[in-house]
Amino acid sequence: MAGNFKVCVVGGAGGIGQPLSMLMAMDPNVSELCVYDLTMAMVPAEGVAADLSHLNMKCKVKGYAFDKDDKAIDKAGDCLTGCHLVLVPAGVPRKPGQDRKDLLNINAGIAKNIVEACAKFCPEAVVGLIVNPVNSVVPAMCEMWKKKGETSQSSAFITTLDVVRADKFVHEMTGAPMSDVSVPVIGGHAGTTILPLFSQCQAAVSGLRTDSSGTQIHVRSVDRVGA
Ligand SMILES: NC(=O)C1=CN([C@@H]2O[C@H](COP(=O)(O)OP(=O)(O)OC[C@H]3O[C@@H](n4cnc5c(N)ncnc54)[C@H](O)[C@@H]3O)[C@@H](O)[C@H]2O)C=CC1
Ligand SMILES: O=C([O-])CC(=O)C(=O)O
Repeated sequence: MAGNFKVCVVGGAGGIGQPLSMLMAMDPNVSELCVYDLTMAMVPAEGVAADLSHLNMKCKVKGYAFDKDDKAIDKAGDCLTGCHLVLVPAGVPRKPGQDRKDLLNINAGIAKNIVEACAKFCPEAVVGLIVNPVNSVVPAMCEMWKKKGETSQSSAFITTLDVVRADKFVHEMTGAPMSDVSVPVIGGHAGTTILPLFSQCQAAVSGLRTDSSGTQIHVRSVDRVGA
């Protein structure tokens, strides 16, 4: 049975936020969606929300734009109150040559402001932090909640992307049907901490091999060459 969840996407007018907001608006379990961004965003949150509100789905969509200097904790009550899920891609993406960890100072500050507002207005909501570096932002926010004694708030790393990527790469390299490919990915979301467990995916085990130098080879193409 479809649910009636209220969801807020903070940074909802950005590169990740827009498609994420659309997915939320199309989800039959979501009855209310708030698209929250800054007034200075390249695309106005109200415009994104207006477009999504025309989807022929049950979801009611509303946009909220705040000034950069506004504290979420003072202003965001209307969109956060009653939320079951708050998704946070709000923040700065890396530029060429930057590492995700280079974004820590600026993005942790943005996340702090938002999660404080969540603790005030929707303490029962699950807060899904997408903003990088997630490896550090998520534990830092959890510590902050712990210190404040806010035990009901739960947060999650959003690194589904690593699972999706691993599945797609194995599918492309082995030709195994997508439905047979499911690679668990553990660790974190930095270049050196993303750890796909190919050994736990039968399609990868039978389709990929590693040669003596540690290079992954593709058994299908080797077979084809041999044939
Ligand atoms: N965890 C993951 O798998 C992934 C994480 N990311 C991270 O997501 C973040 C966003 O990436 P993009 O969408 O490409 O960037 P973007 O620049 O296109 O969008 C970010 C949005 O956040 C908004 N924003 C900034 N500060 C805000 C604040 N205080 N309150 C509300 N909104 C605010 C901006 O106005 C902008 O619309 C980056 O930190 C990026 O590294 C991106 C891809 C995957
Ligand atoms: O690479 C980035 O900066 C964004 C991200 O986390 C990803 O695409 O995996």
